[in-house]
Amino acid sequence: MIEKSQFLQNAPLSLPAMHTEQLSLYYGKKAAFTDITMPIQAGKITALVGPSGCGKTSFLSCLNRLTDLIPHTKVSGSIRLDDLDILNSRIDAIALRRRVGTIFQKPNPFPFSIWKNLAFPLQEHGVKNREKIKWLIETTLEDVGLWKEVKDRLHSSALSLSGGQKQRLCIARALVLQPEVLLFDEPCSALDPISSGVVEDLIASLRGRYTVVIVTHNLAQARRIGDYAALFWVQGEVGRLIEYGTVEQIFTNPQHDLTSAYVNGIRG
Ligand SMILES: Nc1ncnc2c1ncn2[C@@H]1O[C@H](COP(=O)(O)OP(=O)(O)OP(=O)(O)O)[C@@H](O)[C@H]1O
Repeated sequence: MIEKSQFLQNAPLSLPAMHTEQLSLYYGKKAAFTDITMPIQAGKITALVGPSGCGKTSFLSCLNRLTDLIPHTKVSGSIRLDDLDILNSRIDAIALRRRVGTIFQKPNPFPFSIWKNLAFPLQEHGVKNREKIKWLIETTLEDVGLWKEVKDRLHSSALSLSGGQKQRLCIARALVLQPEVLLFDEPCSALDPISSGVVEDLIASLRGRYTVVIVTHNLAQARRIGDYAALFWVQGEVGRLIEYGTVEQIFTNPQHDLTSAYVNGIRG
């Protein structure tokens, strides 16, 4: 029997912060965004907001080098995960993505059983101890509030779950690998309002246990769950960071006219 204390000993003692410096991303010759210097605070939720096409998803993709998988992309500047320079070509991108997981807009469970959706990534990352796998799967399903709903159908297809349950399973699939940073790309936008509320509460509950970055079009959501917010905007056909601050400051005391117009629904 693996005790929870044993498991927690494996958890990171402190959460990492991230920091981008003069970060730019090009798709071929076209810049998605340029010169973004921004902190991502450890253990906090940072919300990226802004109108369509301003580079939020592209920025998120850089943070665990998913951009490596897109042909003809060029990333310049630097990204630090604590002291680690993650753009260094010697960094193992697969190992990085275990530390920095992504949850996408559309819930995309594997076409396997609920159990195998969580066992598979563990096995792929070399976890072989069956008792540990069982323990991790059960506690992670509890963590995302799915255990009671699925404990009697663990070997049914994950595709039989509702949209909200699928998204919580995808969050579990990221969490089961014990990451430190979680990147959410509009995780609620494909869900009905009730499922969206459940997933939003789940993300809020991750504060203090993970470093979280979330892209959202829902300003009310950014305000409810974010600790920090960053407004991106297209200027001269290129995404730019307009303003970064605490959620309180961005929404109640914006320093930039565009931020004020955006959070008040006048522009964007
Ligand atoms: N794989 C790609 N290849 C070429 N251009 C891309 C690619 N992905 C995004 N872009 C372009 O990069 C720019 C930024 O797109 P991105 O999806 O990052 O913006 P966004 O702010 O996340 O938009 P949305 O809110 O609509 O999702 C856009 O001009 C987009 O067309």
